[in-house]
Amino acid sequence: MKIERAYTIVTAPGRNFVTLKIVTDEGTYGIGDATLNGREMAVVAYLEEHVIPALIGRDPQRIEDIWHYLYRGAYWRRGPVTMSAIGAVDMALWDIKAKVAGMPLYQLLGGKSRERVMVYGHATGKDIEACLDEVARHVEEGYRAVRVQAGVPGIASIYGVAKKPGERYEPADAELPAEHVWNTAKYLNHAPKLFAAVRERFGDDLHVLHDVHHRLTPIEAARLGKEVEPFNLFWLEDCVPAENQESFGLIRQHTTTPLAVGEVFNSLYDAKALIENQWIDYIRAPLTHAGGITHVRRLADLAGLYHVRTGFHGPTDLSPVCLGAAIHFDTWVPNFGIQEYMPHEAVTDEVFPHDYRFEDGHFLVGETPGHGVDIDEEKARKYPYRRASLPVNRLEDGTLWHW
Ligand SMILES: O=C(O)[C@H](O)[C@@H](O)[C@H](O)[C@H](O)CO
Ligand SMILES: [Mg+2]
Repeated sequence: MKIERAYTIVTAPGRNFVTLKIVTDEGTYGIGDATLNGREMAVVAYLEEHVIPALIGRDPQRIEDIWHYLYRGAYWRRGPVTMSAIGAVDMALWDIKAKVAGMPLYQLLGGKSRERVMVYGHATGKDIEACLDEVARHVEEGYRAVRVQAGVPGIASIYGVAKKPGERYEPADAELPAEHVWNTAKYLNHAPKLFAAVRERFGDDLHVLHDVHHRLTPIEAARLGKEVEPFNLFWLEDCVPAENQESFGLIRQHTTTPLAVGEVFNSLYDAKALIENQWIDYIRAPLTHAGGITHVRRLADLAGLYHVRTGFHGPTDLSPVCLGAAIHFDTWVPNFGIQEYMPHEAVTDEVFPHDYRFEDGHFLVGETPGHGVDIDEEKARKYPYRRASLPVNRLEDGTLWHW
């Protein structure tokens, strides 16, 4: 079997997505998600110019060899663009291998470790009351776990809050980066009130998660983690920028609040110290951005040695292709934690037909050979790409901060 053709499909049903399609000389094809929010065309260029020409003629079954050819062979290793390109190739090759084997991807990985995959939804609101109403909607829909994000008095536009109740939160909302203003003191004084209100109204059993989105210093994160211990969060996510992995060691000394990190990671090496020192509880690096199944499987195995569980990033800026492959991975991986789920728009699901099902707060994996997601290229052509950038964030004195 040989790779005969490979090409990228850029489409924007609801938002920009990049899909890689690899076609073999026997007609079997596989697809991978190559979407990197706000940098989509960088990944397209990397794939079209530097990856696809080198794939033609290769045996698509040699997944491991191709992975190392693209990783070690690049010389310039790692980084989100490179690893998203590798991730898309890897996802497509596993899709092909599973189709050729005539089995759903989870079987090829090692079979089911669970019947269904618990997810967390996104409850957001311009204030605490509005957020609580969204939590109530999720509870009614059967969610066992909900991430809560609310506006903070005195902060004009804050991360994670949809413009209208029930709307999806899409941060890449302008052609060039929108400028947000941040105030840590106001946020730190307000956040614990949100969790207290959730526990007051919904009790102790609901899993409550929160995303700090990289904005605190380690000691500020330690303060927040300690203050919210009475609310037993499922996790506090991205509480500090994680380039300096040792920061999490300082936070860990002060609090038992579980810590999650990794959606901006693109290789195992970004998390090695975090995991080996047991400074975190959940690792979030998604299949697309962290080099695909071949690499993330190794990351999950390392994490498993240190009681760290998976908690894949799963916003609408990863396509149903990545979500579909993640659900197979989540169904197999022994140290599964939770799967993020922000429902895609109906128009997105039309372009990306899939066999995974959401039911009663969980995903049920499909039985179609492969990862169970396809792309309707004719429909995809109806939604042209338009540049969309993630915001930047400044402190009130103008300092460029972490968005
Ligand atoms: O936890 C999450 O889902 C993430 O933090 C997102 O909200 C990111 O901001 C987005 O994926 C960037 O493109
Ligand atoms: Mg996040």
